[in-house]
Amino acid sequence: MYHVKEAFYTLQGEGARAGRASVFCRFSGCNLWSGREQDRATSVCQFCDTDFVGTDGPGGGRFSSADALADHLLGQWPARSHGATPYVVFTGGEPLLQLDTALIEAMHARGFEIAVETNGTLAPPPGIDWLCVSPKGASRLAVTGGDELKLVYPQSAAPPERFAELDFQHFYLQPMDLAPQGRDGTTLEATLAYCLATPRWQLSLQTHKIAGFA
Ligand SMILES: C[S@@+](CC[C@H](N)C(=O)[O-])C[C@H]1O[C@@H](n2cnc3c(N)ncnc32)[C@H](O)[C@@H]1O
Ligand SMILES: Nc1nc2[nH]cc(C(=O)O)c2c(=O)[nH]1
Ligand code: SF4
Ligand SMILES: [Mg+2]
Repeated sequence: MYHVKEAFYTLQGEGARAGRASVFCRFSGCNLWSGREQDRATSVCQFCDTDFVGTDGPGGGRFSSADALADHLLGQWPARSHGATPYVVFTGGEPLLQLDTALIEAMHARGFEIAVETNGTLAPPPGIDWLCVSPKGASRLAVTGGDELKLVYPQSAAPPERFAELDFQHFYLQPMDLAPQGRDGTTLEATLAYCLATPRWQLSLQTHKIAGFA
């Protein structure tokens, strides 16, 4: 059984693929935070901007098979996509608690390219086409390579220097809690300063927060 908080069609807002039309599948649950506010301060990941508890969001639910969930996600992709390859982003919560080979095969069988947003603490199944790892605090990484490393900045327990030699194509810093419609005065300035001083790192802004889409 797959537990999905919400599933929706939007543009990828972050990282190297920002701007790409995507079906987002947000799985319920995470291994680094319960999702309850009273647990936030004692959790490994304390700055999460996402509600991933339950299955009650738009397009969410419980799916008893990979084919059932894959059909549901295919239904979110526009019928006429004018030759574009369908693209799904599995996120959460922590998608690697639930994403398995059966679902990867079911999405590939429907023509999808598969992206994953993960905290990097769990080993990914084979077949993912775009792997984005976003390390959290003092957690231990089970993944040391992939397409993009996207570090939320700043995190005192996870400085960029810890990750700069890992095996990724792209290295992004994403300011923590970028405010909608504008600048968070402090984390944005700190992130800009780090990228300017250390050109291996590029800036990732959460464009959906700035522009006000999902
Ligand atoms: C909600 S997480 C879900 C996927 C996975 N659990 C992870 O942490 O990568 C999706 C993305 O949002 C980022 N994110 C979460 N909270 C954020 C915040 N307050 N400010 C900036 N980015 C944030 C995460 O680092 C991750 O790259
Ligand atoms: N537009 C948009 N882009 C995103 N990229 C990663 C997201 C996530 O929550 O994983 C996200 C999201 O929630 N919305
Ligand atoms: S690991 Fe990802 S989903 Fe889990 S609490 Fe942190 S940002 Fe949120
Ligand atoms: Mg998000």
